Amino acid sequence: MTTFPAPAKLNLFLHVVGRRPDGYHLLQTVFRFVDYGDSLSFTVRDDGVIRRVNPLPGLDPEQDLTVRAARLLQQETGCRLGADIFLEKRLPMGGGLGGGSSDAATVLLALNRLWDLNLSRQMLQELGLRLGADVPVFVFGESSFAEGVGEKLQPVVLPPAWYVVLVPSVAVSTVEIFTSRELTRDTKPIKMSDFSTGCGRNDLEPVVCRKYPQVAECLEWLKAFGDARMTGSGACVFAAFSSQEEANKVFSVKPAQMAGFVAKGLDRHPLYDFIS
Ligand SMILES: C[C@](O)(CO)[C@H](O)COP(=O)(O)OP(=O)(O)OC[C@H]1O[C@@H](n2ccc(N)nc2=O)[C@H](O)[C@@H]1O
Ligand SMILES: Nc1ncnc2c1ncn2[C@@H]1O[C@H](COP(=O)(O)OP(=O)(O)OP(=O)(O)O)[C@@H](O)[C@H]1O
Repeated sequence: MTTFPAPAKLNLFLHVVGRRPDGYHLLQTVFRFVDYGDSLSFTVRDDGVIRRVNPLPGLDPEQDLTVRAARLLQQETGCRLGADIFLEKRLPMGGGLGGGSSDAATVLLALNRLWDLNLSRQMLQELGLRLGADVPVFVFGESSFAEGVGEKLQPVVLPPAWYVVLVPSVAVSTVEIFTSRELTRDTKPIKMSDFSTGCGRNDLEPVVCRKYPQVAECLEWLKAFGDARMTGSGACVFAAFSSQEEANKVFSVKPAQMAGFVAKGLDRHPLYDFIS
């Protein structure tokens, strides 16, 4: 059995700049990976069966993004091999940390290698986009300025940072927030060259805070220590610090009922070198 990481992402800012005719939203965002996430283990099978060894409670294994990613790879390549997939879940579902998307990307990257398929990064990104808007960036593997629905990616260089991430005890549905009437969809697009750390905001944040007071409460607490933001469609919120000590210090004084973690910002996905 071989084990592979599936890191979380943070959206350092997230602007909704428009809407496509199919209802998907046009975004501008910066993605950063952190050294905290799920991990996946695979045993290759020669009978073609894809099996989730430890299904997530309440989620039909056929709907699990790991299984859907593996089947998509089989369909596209005609590969006759299968896999047992074991998922160690640490990332909260509906947390805005991209857990399901990262799991799917790790399946694409890992099985591309374990099944000896040699698909290019570009090809895997395209397959990823069919599974979800957040999947391509995990395959792309670098901190990115993203546009489109999140699939048009350009690498960015970010300063070292340690993040305090708070995990409110609610799962936020991404669809619910994007289809909400109060969401503003007309933020003026910025140029990538205008981006600097700390710029912008998360346009989904006011909508989520109104619907989920626990998110507002975590944000308010963290704002006393830094520029706190929500990631993705929530529920998690984060603030950046320039040293691990500072981040740990803030984390150590949080109220006991607030869950969370401290994580280091990464420049690259840990599986970046899987594709040449
Ligand atoms: C909010 C973010 O986390 C920011 O990184 C992502 O845009 C969400 O990406 P994701 O979870 O992979 O989302 P998907 O599974 O592709 O889409 C879930 C639902 O969210 C809405 N959605 C998602 C992405 C997007 N750019 N516009 C949307 O309107 C759509 O209603 C879609 O049916
Ligand atoms: N392997 C998986 N892990 C987590 N969720 C999964 C998985 N497969 C399918 N899902 C579905 O995807 C939904 C969103 O889960 P996810 O953990 O990706 O949320 P998220 O962090 O809010 O995502 P994003 O930031 O991409 O919006 C879950 O509620 C669940 O129904």
